[in-house]
Parts: sequence; C-alpha cells; structure tokens
Amino acid sequence: MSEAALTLEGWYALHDFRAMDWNAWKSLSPAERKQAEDEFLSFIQEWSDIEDKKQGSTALYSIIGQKADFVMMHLRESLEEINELETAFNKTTLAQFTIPMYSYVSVVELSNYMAQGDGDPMQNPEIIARLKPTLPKANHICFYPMNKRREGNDNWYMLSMEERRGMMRSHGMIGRQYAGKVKQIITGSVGFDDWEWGVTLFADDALQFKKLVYEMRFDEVSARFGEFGEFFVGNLLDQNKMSKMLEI
Ligand code: VOV
Repeated sequence: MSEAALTLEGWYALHDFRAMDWNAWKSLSPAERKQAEDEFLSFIQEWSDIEDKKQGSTALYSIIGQKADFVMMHLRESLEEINELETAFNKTTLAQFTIPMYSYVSVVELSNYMAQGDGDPMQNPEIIARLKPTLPKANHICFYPMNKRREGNDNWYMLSMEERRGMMRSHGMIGRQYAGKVKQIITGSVGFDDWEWGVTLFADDALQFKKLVYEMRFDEVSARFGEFGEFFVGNLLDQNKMSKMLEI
C-alpha cells in the first residue's frame, strides 16, 4: 500500500447554489418583497457578525449562466452549525422563492506534501489561518469539484509518496505565480460528497481563473490525474448588489 498523505482539517464548508423563481418573486407585492429582502439582509448581517468573531465565514456571490443565480458559501466549526444555518435559511421567506440547484459539503484541508515546519501544526498561527480562513471578498468566485484519477497507469493512489510530492511541488510552483491574483481554498470531501475535493478560487480579475486553470492543465498532476466536475463562476454580492439583484 502506498503511504497515505496526512491531512489537516479546519472549518467545514457548504457551497449552497440557488436559482431564483423570478415569476413567483414578481407575483409578491412590493411590501412583501421588501419584508423578505430585509429578513435576508438581517441574515447576512448575522453571518458578518460571526465572521467578525472569527467563528466562521460566509461569502455571497451571484452566479453567471443557467446553473444558478447565487451561491452562499459558508465555513463553520461543525457540520451541526452548517446544517442549522442551511435550515434557518430554508425557513426564510426569500428561500421559498429559491430553487436549490447544487450543493457541496466539504472541509478546509491542507496536506503534508509540502513541509509544514516543526512542532504541532495546529499551534501554528499561519496554518490555523489557512484552515479557518476569512473568505476574501474578491470581485469574483470560481468553484468546481475534482478527483484524482484511479485508472490503469494513471492511478494517483498507487503512486509513491515521493512521486506525488514531486508533482504537488510543481503544482504549488505554478500556483505561486498567481500569488496576489488568485486565492485558492481547497476543501476535502472524501466521505462527504460526490467528488474528492472542492476547489474555490477568488480573484478581482476573473480572467486570472482561466489563465491559472489553463496553465495547470499542462502540469502533470492535472494533465494525468485531474478529473473535473461542473464549473461555477460568479460576481461578489454585497448588501447593495443583493438588493439590486432582487429589485423588480
Ligand atoms: C492559486 C494557486 C494555488 C496554489 C499556490 C496551490 C498550492 C497547493 C499546494 C502547495 C498544495 C499541497 C499542500 C496543501 O496545501 O494541501 C495544494 C493542494 C491541492 N491543490 Fe492547489 N494550489 C493552487 C491552485 C489550485 C487549483 C487551481 C487547483 C485545481 C486543479 C486544476 O488543475 O484545476 C488546485 C487543486 C489542489 C488540490 C485538489 C490539492 C490537494 C491535493 C492532494 O492530493 O492532497 N490547486 N495546492
């Protein structure tokens, strides 16, 4: 058996993609829409208070194309909190006018392919900051799930630690060229959802997603072993933009 990579886990993640039922939303009176919007905005405020207290983080983005209209990405300490949050949203008036399109359950993950320094990594503030990150409020988000292939000669899980470490080093070198342009949050989902990882990227310039993902396609770990699910790309929704989106 090959040596399993060791992983460190941080906050749990839920990516909750919704479409709006615009016909039903339009059929409400302006006062009813306002009430639903205010209720949702107060939820956004609660999420932001939790973020200020470093007990979790939430990002809200509109989604371009027909896969969804918006995504709520939540990070929280436990799956119970994630579940309560999801249920609380489902009980709001606005939620009655949304259609669940896709969701993804995972946990922020770091693996030991790269050196993590001496001592207990869970006491290292830099590692904790990566495991329990405040989601950047960048202009754009890009999310997709992925696997590492397990087929014939291209079976990631049969490679030695050295081979995998070498490929992950090359992967990291490409990623480092995008420092300051793209921030990645890798969440592990083996045992939680249908793919092995969720890849969430944040950037002020959406073109950097295309450039980074394209460049990585030529790198061995992605070229030989990467299998990808659906891509979602979106724009930051602050309270004003959310109100504008809901305006009829
Ligand atoms: C934005 C840049 C960027 C940077 C700097 C970066 C660096 C790193 C490092 C150093 C490491 C290993 C240690 C750790 O931190 O876990 C990883 C790990 C990982 N990555 Fe990555 N990645 C980036 C970006 C980045 C992208 C764009 C993708 C999608 C791949 C593609 O082809 O579409 C990705 C995937 C992953 C995955 C699935 C893992 C876990 C793999 C596993 O087998 O465990 N990643 N990644």
